Amino acid sequence: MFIDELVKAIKEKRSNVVVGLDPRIESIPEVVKGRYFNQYGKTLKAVAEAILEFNKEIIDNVCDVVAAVKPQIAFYEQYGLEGLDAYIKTCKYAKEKGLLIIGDIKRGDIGTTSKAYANAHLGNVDIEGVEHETFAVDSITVNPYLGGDTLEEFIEDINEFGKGMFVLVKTSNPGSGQLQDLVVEGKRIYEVVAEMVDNLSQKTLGTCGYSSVGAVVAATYPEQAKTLRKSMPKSYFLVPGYGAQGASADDIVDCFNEDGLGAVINSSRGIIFAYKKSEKGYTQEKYGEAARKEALDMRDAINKALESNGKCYW
Ligand SMILES: O=c1ccn([C@@H]2O[C@H](COP(=O)(O)O)[C@@H](O)[C@H]2O)c(=O)[nH]1
Repeated sequence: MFIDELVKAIKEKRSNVVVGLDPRIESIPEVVKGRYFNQYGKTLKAVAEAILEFNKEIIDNVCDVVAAVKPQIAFYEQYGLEGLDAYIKTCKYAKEKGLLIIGDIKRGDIGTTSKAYANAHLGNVDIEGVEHETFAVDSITVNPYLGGDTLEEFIEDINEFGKGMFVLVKTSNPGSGQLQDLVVEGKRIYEVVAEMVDNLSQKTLGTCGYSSVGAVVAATYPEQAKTLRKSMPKSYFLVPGYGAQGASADDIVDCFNEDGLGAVINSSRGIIFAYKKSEKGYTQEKYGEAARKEALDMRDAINKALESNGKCYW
């Protein structure tokens, strides 16, 4: 089951870090993309090849330091089929390196359409009795805007294929409060979504005691995260907003339960493009080493903050 594998990876690696694989071609080092532009011109194929090479180097450098990777599908999808091919190959490579994969796809639609999303990203597609895996990652992010019935559609595949999902509860962007913080019948919308997640979490408990239905709860809103931690005690939090969006290790402590578990913290740009921090002595030629160093620093900063608050598991 996804959640048991995630907690196992966290404990083995002593790391609550997730690295976001959000390749932006403008930030991929010239030493990588230049070769593909020379070979294929400024084409979708060149970009897809550059992304894949870049991701593999990042994965090689962080695979023993992070609990999971989180490719954001938008950065691949924008390059059409070539981009999606790079997404699939990236996920396959990460899997070979023993990493769990959280596909940041933020899907959600009416029930039957959600089921198609679930087939694509968690389970299998059935072609007249012949089953095929298409994207098949370990866990995904989903959008709850269409209601609880649409979330239920993912549960079947979560249970059948041992997968997981993280439901958007409180997002990291500056405008997240516009809808999520509205008060309806005495409750914030994000609190209502948290209740939905908590109900679903009971149906998907792993042997570790946590559920394969988790929540996206942002590091940029630590006060709300503290309340939400109590509303969804069995759900793991996927926490974006660390690093490039301004949150620090102190901001994520309340995302964790007293047992020192309960959250994984994502950083994308801050890790994969760390080579740009030349003041730290990083270079574009050694962008993988720079990512590793930043991932290690992030892991240690989080562990230290948890330890200072009596919440470190190890
Ligand atoms: O509330 C949310 C939900 C998802 N994200 C995603 O996380 C990463 C953050 O990237 P950084 O470079 O570390 O800022 C990105 O894929 C977002 O789409 C989020 O930021 N906030």
